[in-house]
Amino acid sequence: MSQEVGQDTTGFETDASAGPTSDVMVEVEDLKTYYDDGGLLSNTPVKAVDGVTFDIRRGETLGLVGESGCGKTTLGRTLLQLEEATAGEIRFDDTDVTKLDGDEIQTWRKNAQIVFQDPDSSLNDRMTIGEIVREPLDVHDWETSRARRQRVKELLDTVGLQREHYYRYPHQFSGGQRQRISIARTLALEPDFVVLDEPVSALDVSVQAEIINLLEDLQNEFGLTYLFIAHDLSVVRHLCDRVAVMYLGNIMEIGPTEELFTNPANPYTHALLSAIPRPDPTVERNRIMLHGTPPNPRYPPSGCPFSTRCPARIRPEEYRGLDDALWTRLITLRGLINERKRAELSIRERVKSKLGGSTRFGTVEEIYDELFGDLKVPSSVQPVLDEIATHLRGRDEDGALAVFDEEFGGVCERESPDYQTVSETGQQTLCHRHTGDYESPETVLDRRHG
Ligand SMILES: Nc1ncnc2c1ncn2[C@@H]1O[C@H](COP(=O)(O)OP(=O)(O)OP(=O)(O)O)[C@@H](O)[C@H]1O
Repeated sequence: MSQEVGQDTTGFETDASAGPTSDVMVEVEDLKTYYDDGGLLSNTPVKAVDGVTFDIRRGETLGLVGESGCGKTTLGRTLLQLEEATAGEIRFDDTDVTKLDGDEIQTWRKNAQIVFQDPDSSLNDRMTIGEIVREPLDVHDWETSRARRQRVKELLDTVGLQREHYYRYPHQFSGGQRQRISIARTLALEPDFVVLDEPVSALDVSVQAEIINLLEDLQNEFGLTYLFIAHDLSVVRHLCDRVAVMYLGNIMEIGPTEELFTNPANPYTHALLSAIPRPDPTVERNRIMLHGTPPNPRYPPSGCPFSTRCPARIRPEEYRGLDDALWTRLITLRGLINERKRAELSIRERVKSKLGGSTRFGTVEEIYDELFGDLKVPSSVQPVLDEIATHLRGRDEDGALAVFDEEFGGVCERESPDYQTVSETGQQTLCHRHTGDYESPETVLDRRHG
């Protein structure tokens, strides 16, 4: 975590050592990165990053968290122009880097570097450590050959390696030492901004703390700004000034770390944090179980990106008083229908079903019995369930979903939410529940899962 952090007049945390021009180093606006694989499905790209807006302040560490596949790496790589942005702007100190041409990018990239999760894939085993760390200096034709050699030796000192290591090869080093080599290489051109893409995930737990400490020391020594991509929320809590929570290509919540961990706003953040193992397993906790898996980023849902799994989804007026247990089972049913729909695309499942074999989803009767057998289903809900069942028996998952959403859907499925600021420190969340027209996610989650 950066050390020199103060408060500006707006109450935002600021870096007291920031340059005179602005506290903001990177401004990202409505950024989209879509992957078009050029195949049969090329008309429907993977929306890996689907319209994110945020900034990164000079000297801070911004954490980027979220389930696997939510777009963290793509976002990090797009900021560095290692992936081409499909739309939107990325302004580094007021230069929109998405507009730079090849040579300009090459020059600009000195300022912005990346450390990868797996040092093995980024270190060429046939090059000596000296050659590896020196390579960026050679590419940018930095000073003289002698000065480069000297710089590499200093960098080896800086990251806690020895100068004699210059002539050794990567395979002679441990995982932690190899990550130190990649960090030295990253620092060679004195960047201001570094994307750390899961830099300790591949390392033994005992080594992780050493590398984290090194990254903190380097940040303080060189005034670096970090985007820290991670799965491990405890590391994020320790290291980051602010955190952005990603889901299906969107930033669902962003805010100061402690505030986000102790007072999460977005239902997705609630769910993510509730899954962190507690130090004392005897203490009861209310884990929020998310149903199903995230939607395919090629086909994100309409409305809120989290609507298909949200445990605090807003119900239509007429169902607000419905028993919470029944509502939860209805949401589970929707998840199951979605899974069946995806399985429809699986040839194996289709063949099995055609041959009359049982599929892993069981019959509609079995599903209904499992979900609703022990609950009293009111007469307003039963006819809808019957209609859904008819569609399911005919293997018409789309029809079943349409009936479901028409009856039980609401604003979350219909409208994209806007960012709402929920604290004086600038914590922002993408959720209809924060517009003031509805109960807060916390109230609803306490009632439904408390
Ligand atoms: N080069 C690519 N071509 C097509 N799709 C891609 C490509 N790279 C990533 N994707 C897809 O984009 C989505 C986001 O992937 P990304 O790697 O950015 O997520 P992530 O959050 O970093 O995941 P992880 O934590 O597993 O690294 C995923 O659905 C992934 O399959």
